Amino acid sequence: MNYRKDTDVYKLYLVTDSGMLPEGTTLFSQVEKAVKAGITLVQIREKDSDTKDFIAEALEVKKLCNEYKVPLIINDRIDVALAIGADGVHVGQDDMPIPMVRDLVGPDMIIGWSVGKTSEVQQLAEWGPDYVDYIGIGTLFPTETKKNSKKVPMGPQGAIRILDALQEYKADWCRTVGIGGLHAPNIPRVLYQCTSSDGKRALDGISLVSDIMASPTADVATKRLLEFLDDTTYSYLGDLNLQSNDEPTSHDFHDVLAQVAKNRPLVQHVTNKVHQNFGANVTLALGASPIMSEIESEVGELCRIPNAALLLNTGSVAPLSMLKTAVAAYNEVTRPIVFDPVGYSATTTRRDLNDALLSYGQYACIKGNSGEILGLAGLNSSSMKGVDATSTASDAELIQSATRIVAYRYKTIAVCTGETDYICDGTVGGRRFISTGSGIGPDDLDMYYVQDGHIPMMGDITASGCSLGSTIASLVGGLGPDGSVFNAVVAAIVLYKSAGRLAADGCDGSGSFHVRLIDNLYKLTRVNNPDTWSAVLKKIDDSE
Ligand SMILES: Nc1ncnc2c1ncn2[C@@H]1O[C@H](COP(=O)(O)OP(=O)(O)O)[C@@H](O)[C@H]1O
Ligand SMILES: Cc1ncsc1CCOP(=O)(O)O
Ligand SMILES: [Mg+2]
Repeated sequence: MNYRKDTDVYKLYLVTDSGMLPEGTTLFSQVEKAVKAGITLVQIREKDSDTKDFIAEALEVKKLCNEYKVPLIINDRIDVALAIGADGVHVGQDDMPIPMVRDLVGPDMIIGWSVGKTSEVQQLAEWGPDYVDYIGIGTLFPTETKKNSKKVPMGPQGAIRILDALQEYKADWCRTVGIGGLHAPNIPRVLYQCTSSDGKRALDGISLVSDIMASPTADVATKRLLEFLDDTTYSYLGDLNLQSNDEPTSHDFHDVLAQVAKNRPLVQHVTNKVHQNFGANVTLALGASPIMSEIESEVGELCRIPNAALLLNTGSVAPLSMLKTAVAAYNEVTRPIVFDPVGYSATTTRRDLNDALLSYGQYACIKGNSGEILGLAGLNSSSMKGVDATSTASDAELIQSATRIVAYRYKTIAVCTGETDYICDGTVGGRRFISTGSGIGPDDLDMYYVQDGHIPMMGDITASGCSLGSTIASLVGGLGPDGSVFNAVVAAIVLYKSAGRLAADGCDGSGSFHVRLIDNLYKLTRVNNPDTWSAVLKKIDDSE
């Protein structure tokens, strides 16, 4: 059977490894369970087997695959593939050159190629559709399967670059699978994030090893993974509802504050020295409980405290290893992270560190001033002076585009602060999509803004943006299981700006403004009557 033209065989791609089999199982028995449970493609990858054993095993699996009409791919060993009549081969960058492989296997076999660089995409495009049929994009995350691999994990952002290159070089025939360190907890996020910037390309599938090969119930594991792949919308925060409903109202804001009072969320701050004290007092004023901690060994405990949330503020950076540990811990327990990439494009050090974190995890909300958001969107690198936005970053259209791009690229709720705060929730009509591939692009995303006139003093104090981060993390962290993250983010922004307005009126200096801002957050929270808040939320209706 010639599977070369089948595009849906890549959906759930099992790669074997006989080095991790549970007691009482064999490679064949694990593959058999997976195939019967719906695996769509099998690759035998046995780097250490003798040729004789490899061929015997491959023939047995080939028979099974023929029965269930599942293509069988052989890794690297072209000779074995030819000997058993496999449906295809997969080669890495250091294996036999692709043109030679195609000459040997002929026109009917699938050829897969491991790809990690855009130059490799350019090469396959130059060869054209008669050579490479699919690429394995990775290594996405650190993996046990390829021990001492020299490859640095590329993360979802690396995969997006490869998907963009496929678009750029018009390799439309080439299918894609994500590879490397993929497991149930991170697969939905990878599917959700890995979409080309134009929205037209997504991963065609996921390849994995240990989630099935090391599973004592390989069939159950396979079925659960297929559920992820068949889903169309996605909320990575466990029970928290990431779908933004209709435009939030003051009633929703009241509910959000009531949940903070009830649940008293723990807000772990990994933040800069300037913000520490002010952020802790803002958090307390809101009725939440701050802990300012960069202790790597306690992150695993803190994230499991009920209603925990993490504010990750990279103003004066903690070691990257600690930051990554924190991100992985909160992602693992699906608790929200608010990310504030302070001074993002001010220096390469800050840019590199924040890019590494953005490639590594998933964030409930990414907030920043216009300099930071424009930088994240790649629209204007000269828009920062230290940690403050410069005046060049004041074009509303540009800021809205940047906010939409950040929401789209990182699949998050993006907030760009300033006199007007712009909020893009990454949804289209309130829904989020896994691996769209349907042409939905940043410009299609819903967009909101919050205003309360010009409050100069809000820009005259330091850590005002950082403390908006504390406010967002407190309100998101307080949500109950059916809470809307979007409503909490918007409530935080409306509350914070309204408190700023009250603090500024009649205030004679930036010193007392700090204190008055905390006072008014304290008062507004306890009164909890959003109808009296002065700041106004509006939705941008693009038809206007
Ligand atoms: N001129 C302004 N008028 C009203 N609100 C402002 C103004 N400048 C900043 N803000 C508010 O102050 C907070 C900090 O925003 P910003 O100064 O942009 O952040 P950062 O301190 O990170 O640069 C946000 O809540 C924002 O809405
Ligand atoms: C001054 C300074 N330097 C490093 S972080 C920081 C505080 C920035 O706070 P904000 O982003 O709220 O202005
Ligand atoms: Mg800031």
